[in-house]
Amino acid sequence: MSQPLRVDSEVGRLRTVLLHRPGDELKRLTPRNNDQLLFDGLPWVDRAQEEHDAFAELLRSRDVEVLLLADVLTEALTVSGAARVQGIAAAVDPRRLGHPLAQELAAHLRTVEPAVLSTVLTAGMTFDELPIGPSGSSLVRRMHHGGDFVIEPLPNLLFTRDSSFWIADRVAITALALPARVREASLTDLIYAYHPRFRGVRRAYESHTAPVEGGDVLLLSPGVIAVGVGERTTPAGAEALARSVFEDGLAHTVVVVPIEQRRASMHLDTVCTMVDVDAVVMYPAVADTLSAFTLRFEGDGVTIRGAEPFLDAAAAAMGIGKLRVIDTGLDHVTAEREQWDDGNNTLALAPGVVVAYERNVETNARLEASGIEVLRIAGSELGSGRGGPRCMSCPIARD
Ligand SMILES: NC(=O)NCCC[C@H](N)C(=O)O
Repeated sequence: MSQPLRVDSEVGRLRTVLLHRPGDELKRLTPRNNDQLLFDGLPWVDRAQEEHDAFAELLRSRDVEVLLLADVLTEALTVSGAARVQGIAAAVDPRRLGHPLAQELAAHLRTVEPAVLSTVLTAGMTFDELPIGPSGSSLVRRMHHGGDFVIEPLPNLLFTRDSSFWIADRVAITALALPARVREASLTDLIYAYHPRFRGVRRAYESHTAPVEGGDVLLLSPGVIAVGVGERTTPAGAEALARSVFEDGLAHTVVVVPIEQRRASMHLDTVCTMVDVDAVVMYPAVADTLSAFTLRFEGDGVTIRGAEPFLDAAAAAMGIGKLRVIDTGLDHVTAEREQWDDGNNTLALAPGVVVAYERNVETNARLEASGIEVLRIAGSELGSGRGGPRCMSCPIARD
């Protein structure tokens, strides 16, 4: 029997994970669009795929079942006509394309093979690639450049952490904050709705009332969640998520952590991830200044405490005396460089065993000196989207 699908912590032994092998969507990046598409450079795609294959292989070698997003998406599109309709509706935008072209394109996409549709939904489509003949009736088509996107590509699908996350036995489809990523959630939504593997899985945070991204959500311990609020997750998103998990009995405490609204710290998991049941790797520049509001569900209502130092609030919520903190670097320049290169963004495979980018030499050495086993992966190309092993993984089953 396969492992039940549920995740109660950051560090319980990882059994099943959702990754996305970077594909043609990365080939869409140019110096003209990379900022808007949230990449800091233009990755060498073949090498990024090799790096990602090695990451997936490392996980498999540790007995982790790896689900690849393109595979499960294609399977969902194969078994369900409703999935195809949903995916197409989210991708084909009549406001941008005008009704004649949108209708023609949607009708065409309903006829293509699931694998082809899966590629279009992830890699997007340009006007030059429109399969339907030159349309005299679409002004939009005539006025666009051939290289413009009819359907925007989704290069950040690579970061599966952000577009869905699990709390206990439920999955939350997130509400992504930035235009370049909003449509990602339509794909995770249809995968979890229609793929047979996820039949019967219930949802958390169904209201989607305000932005919440998975990189901001840390399952500190069963029933205790930390939520970063900054460039992506908003105060309203954190509050709505907290009330929703309280109502559903998925957590009793939510620690809400304001983080700086800038690219280097776009999510809480860019400055802090858990490496053991009582230990975090953390950017030293924020370790002493991060604060937190603690929301508790007392049965008849929600209380809010704070703000107080994050490390104290987290330890108190977890019911432990102290969280061990491992720094990203000795001196502030190394720490800043390694934080930027996702040194803090580790993926735990078990308590005290993490996957980390090899380039963060100092951070990895400090983790090992603290007794953490570090499994190194290359990330020179993967990292150009500013995300590390945690960002690139959505755990679906942990012990
Ligand atoms: N959890 C994470 O920090 N994910 C990394 C997301 C990187 C992506 N390029 C973004 O800007 O959203």
